[in-house]
Amino acid sequence: MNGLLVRALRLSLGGTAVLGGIDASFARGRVAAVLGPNGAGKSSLLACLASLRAPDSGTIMLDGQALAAIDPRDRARRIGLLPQTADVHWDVDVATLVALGRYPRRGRWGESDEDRAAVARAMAATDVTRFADRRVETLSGGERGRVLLARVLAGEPEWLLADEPLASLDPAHQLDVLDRLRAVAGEGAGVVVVLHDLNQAARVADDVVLMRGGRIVAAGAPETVLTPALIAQTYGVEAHVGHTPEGQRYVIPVRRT
Ligand SMILES: Nc1ncnc2c1ncn2[C@@H]1O[C@H](COP(=O)(O)OP(=O)(O)OP(=O)(O)O)[C@@H](O)[C@H]1O
Repeated sequence: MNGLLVRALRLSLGGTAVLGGIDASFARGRVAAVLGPNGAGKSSLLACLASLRAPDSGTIMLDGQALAAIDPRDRARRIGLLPQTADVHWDVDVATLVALGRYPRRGRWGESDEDRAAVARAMAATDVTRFADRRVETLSGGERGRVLLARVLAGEPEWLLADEPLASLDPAHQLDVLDRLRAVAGEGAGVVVVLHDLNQAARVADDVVLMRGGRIVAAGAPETVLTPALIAQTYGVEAHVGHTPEGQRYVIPVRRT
């Protein structure tokens, strides 16, 4: 079966159950937002989906094939991960770092015109072209975050897993990145994005997965999942949910329950 399918996934770290039996499915051409309080297990789930962590038990199937059995280079071509931290402990310029994201797709003869075009597109989409010659460590936190997103986009993965890609971004660049995620899904890739901002999730997601304590509380369309009752159950906050005149759902946390 096509898609990224997770069944009975369990993961313990340092003796603590971090994922307590996750069942979820993600589809190409859709944006899924994974939400939940700090420590819910969102990043751990993404790390398992990216094969960075091996679960204790359970299965992850990618288009009918066990993820763990896929050749690492093929996996790197198919799955791109934007990790949570925007740290780059490496003296490298922006263009070089972004081009590295293309590496899994490069043929044996080195960089092609198509590779260069994909890198240029990724840099334009994240508004970092003008930083091409800058050392990455001289960028601001938000600029660096955009460069790291460009690196993943340059690889044009079939699956884009992004862990809090809006962290440190100003509102204009947040909208750019959300539009980009939608465009990537529109081009046929599957997008799984961890977010903290419920409004941005409502804006971008086809599907929302709410997590708490290493388990899934609810999953489904934003209208069915981003409700005051489920938000209270997941985050322990009372929220006001409404719609803008344009019909966009908004969620304002009002107080702790
Ligand atoms: N190496 C480790 N040893 C012990 N516990 C760990 C380890 N790594 C993560 N954890 C714990 O696993 C739980 C899930 O962490 P994870 O990073 O997946 O949460 P998250 O939902 O992404 O949180 P946040 O919103 O804060 O980024 C947390 O309680 C965390 O403290």
